[in-house]
Amino acid sequence: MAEQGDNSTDRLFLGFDFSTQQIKVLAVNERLNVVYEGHVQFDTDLPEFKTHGGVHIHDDHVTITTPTKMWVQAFEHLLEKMKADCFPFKNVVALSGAGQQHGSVYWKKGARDVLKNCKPDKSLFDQLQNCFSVEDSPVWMDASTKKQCSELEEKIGGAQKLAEITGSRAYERFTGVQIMKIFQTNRDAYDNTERISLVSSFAASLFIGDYAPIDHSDGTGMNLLDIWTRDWSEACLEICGTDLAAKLGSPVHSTENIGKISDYLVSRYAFNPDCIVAAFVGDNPASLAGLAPEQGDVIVSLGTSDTVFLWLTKPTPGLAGHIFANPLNEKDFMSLTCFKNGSLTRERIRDEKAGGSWDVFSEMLLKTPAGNNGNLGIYFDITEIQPTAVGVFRFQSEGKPVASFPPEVEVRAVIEGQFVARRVYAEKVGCQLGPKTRVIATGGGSKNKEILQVLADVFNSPVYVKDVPNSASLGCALRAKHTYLRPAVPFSEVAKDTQQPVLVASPGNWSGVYSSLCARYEDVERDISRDI
Ligand SMILES: Nc1ncnc2c1ncn2[C@@H]1O[C@H](COP(=O)(O)OP(=O)(O)O)[C@@H](O)[C@H]1O
Ligand SMILES: O=C(CO)[C@@H](O)[C@H](O)COP(=O)(O)O
Repeated sequence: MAEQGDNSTDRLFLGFDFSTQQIKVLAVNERLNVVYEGHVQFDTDLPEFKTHGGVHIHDDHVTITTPTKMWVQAFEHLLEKMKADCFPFKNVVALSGAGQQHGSVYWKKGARDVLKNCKPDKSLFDQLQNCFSVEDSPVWMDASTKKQCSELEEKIGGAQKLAEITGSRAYERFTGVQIMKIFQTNRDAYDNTERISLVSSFAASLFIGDYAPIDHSDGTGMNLLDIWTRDWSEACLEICGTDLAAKLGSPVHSTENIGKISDYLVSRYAFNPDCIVAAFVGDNPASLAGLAPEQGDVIVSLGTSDTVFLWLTKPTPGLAGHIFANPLNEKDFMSLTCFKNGSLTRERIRDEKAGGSWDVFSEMLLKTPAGNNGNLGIYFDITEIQPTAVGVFRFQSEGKPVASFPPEVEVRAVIEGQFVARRVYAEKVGCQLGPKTRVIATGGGSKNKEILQVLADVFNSPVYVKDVPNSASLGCALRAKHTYLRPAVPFSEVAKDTQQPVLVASPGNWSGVYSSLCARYEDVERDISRDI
């Protein structure tokens, strides 16, 4: 345990992140020093579930799920690791967490009683064996609900109308259409479900030993919540299933205290019985909290997914990107664009061209110039969100398609192709890059300085990172402290002592090169989307 001059009576705040590939935890003390970090990696720590990148890709290549019980097993595995590290659970006065967005969990009728009455001498995994009416949770990578998206948009009065109500047009990974698919294709399971949770509220349920509410920030990733009233849209609920309001429960603001830690966890891990749990939120909203951006900052998260997001006060929902409820301020919003082909695609190219080493990958990246001598690559290993396209497309400088690139060219092409797309879509949703713009990078990919240099060059803006292992977990630990002190202390006051982001890459003189690459990318994208 990484102690930093703390004494054992210090009050601690815990933040968890149930993300695509792992569960991460981080503890901070009163002074916001990080005093503990840990994680459980699904593929390697729990190989019995046979996931790849935390998921199962089904034979149709569009259905993508995670075994729900694996998350329960991983949760216990992490708490056992913490116990083995002598983590002082008794000092934790508040905790919160985040989950990968959009994924859903289906609790079977009767599951609430089981959850509330778990016996401390047995594992949760054993006791929750029969609690799920759907064993495999659809996750954010799923793209199997094209038909349901069309139905939802048509019945509500069009894509723009849906965006005006819920902040987004219909997206395949959004929870409303995932629920509709289960309602239409697996009616017995739907009828046998008493509660539907998001990954975030599911995780919170494991902590409080009861069904936890969905928070506004993650709720706005469902195409079911009205972004203006922050309550369920009756019209959307009716289209997606029957009796859905009861199955979802009432949504709450992200700073809500949702109850105390369960007796089960108190008995089993010696948690402080007075430890409070703050509502769990989506992982991107949690990162927003962890990075506490200044006005105008653009956040680029390079996790399993790549996302670009910003704090917004006056949103104009449209057909590109999403508007979510802001997790920190009840009146504000955040905009977000998400790309499915992020780290796992970069990893594939690293494995194929750089012998599986990020260091070699970075050395290769430095061997080619900005702009890659006009070579442009688009790598959609799985169906991308924007555009809806799949496949690998390579073009040399005159625009001629080619089947392969030399290894160094391929390495730069994947990074430039991804970052050019991130910039094009950020600008489409109203992000204005100017001389004062700061890009704040986070997620696993932000550990790589050479990759961040390309990000600075493509966005023509300086890139900053915060020296914390995981901004979503940190955001949740800070949010936990905020809820604990509420209403006395505003979030900005709670977060002011966290480390400020530091400059890691300044843009070179490549703005002309990348402006024209962005224009070329848009042309090529139009062509490949037409082919679908
Ligand atoms: N040095 C590095 N350079 C580029 N990518 C990295 C590096 N280290 C880790 N990663 C990538 O980070 C990803 C995990 O990022 P993370 O933000 O933890 O994801 P998630 O929160 O979705 O689980 C891995 O898939 C890995 O490829
Ligand atoms: O779908 C989205 C956001 O809309 C994804 O960003 C998920 O929230 C997964 O997050 P990571 O595990 O990649 O952080």
